[in-house]
Amino acid sequence: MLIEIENLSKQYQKVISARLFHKQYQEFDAVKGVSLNINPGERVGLVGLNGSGKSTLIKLILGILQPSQGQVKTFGSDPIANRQKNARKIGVVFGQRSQLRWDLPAMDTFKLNRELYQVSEKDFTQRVAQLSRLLDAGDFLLQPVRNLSLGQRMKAEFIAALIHDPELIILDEPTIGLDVLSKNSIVNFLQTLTDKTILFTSHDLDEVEKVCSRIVILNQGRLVLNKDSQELADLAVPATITFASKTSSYDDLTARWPLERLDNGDYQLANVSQKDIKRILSELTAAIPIDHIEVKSGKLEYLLAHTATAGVNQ
Ligand SMILES: Nc1ncnc2c1ncn2[C@@H]1O[C@H](COP(=O)(O)OP(=O)(O)OP(=O)(O)O)[C@@H](O)[C@H]1O
Repeated sequence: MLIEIENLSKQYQKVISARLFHKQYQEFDAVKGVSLNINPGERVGLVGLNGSGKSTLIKLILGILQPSQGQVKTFGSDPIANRQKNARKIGVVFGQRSQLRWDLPAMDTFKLNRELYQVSEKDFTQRVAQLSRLLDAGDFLLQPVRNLSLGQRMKAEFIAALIHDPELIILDEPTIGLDVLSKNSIVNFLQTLTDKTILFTSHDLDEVEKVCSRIVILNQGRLVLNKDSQELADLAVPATITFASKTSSYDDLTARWPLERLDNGDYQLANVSQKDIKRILSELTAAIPIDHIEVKSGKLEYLLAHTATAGVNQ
């Protein structure tokens, strides 16, 4: 077993009232009674809404946080006592935090990591070349990181995290804020890492389903679902189609489809049944010029509302 988690809880304190010199705190469970095992080579998606406890669980696995109750073992041992040793076998990408030096080219961070993890010159050169090719990242690695787009920066984050060829890859919302094309290119890249154990955290179930063979859902700190992703893929839940079409007018479009206009100018068609998706996509693409289009299943919301019937399979 590569990760063993048994009845794990983590409590934090939150401020419930604040006066000038006096604050009142209350404890709450960010992670509550979670049990989960991950085998070598498994690709597990850890999914949940904002604040459901995903990052806290990851920090417990990495040994950054001490559990309040229960036990976690990473590579068979206590992750806090073995944090340095485990770091050689783990690659981590945080969507909200960068490990790249802001004023330097990403290549300089790769070189720093080469020293840190004692990667040979030959392996380093080979891995940078291979990862750059898979991520289509060759042309911007010598630019200062501050000049990169978010999509380019995230690709560089992946190379920095994988330069020591880790066995376990932990991804905490690595696609947050990315556009559809950049997200797809990260998902395609992750699909090529077939010999790695992956723990992929996201609030986007559709994206995680494309990479992972098992899906774990957290809700308010509790593990509410643990299922094979094929079982979830077969679940027919109404979808939402979102697209951008700068050259079409809202009035023309709403005359044909019950669309909503989003704050960012995109159009959204909600509650599309699975059997109608193909037809509506071909109608839309044939009728109007589309800049980008995305189909989302709405499955996470459905599962969260139906976890009693979906069942917990730990
Ligand atoms: N250091 C902390 N002190 C107190 N509360 C915290 C701390 N870190 C996280 N929390 C709270 O714990 C809960 C779980 O947070 P966590 O970041 O683990 O969730 P998450 O699922 O990763 O959320 P997101 O998707 O928004 O990143 C939230 O209510 C958050 O406000």
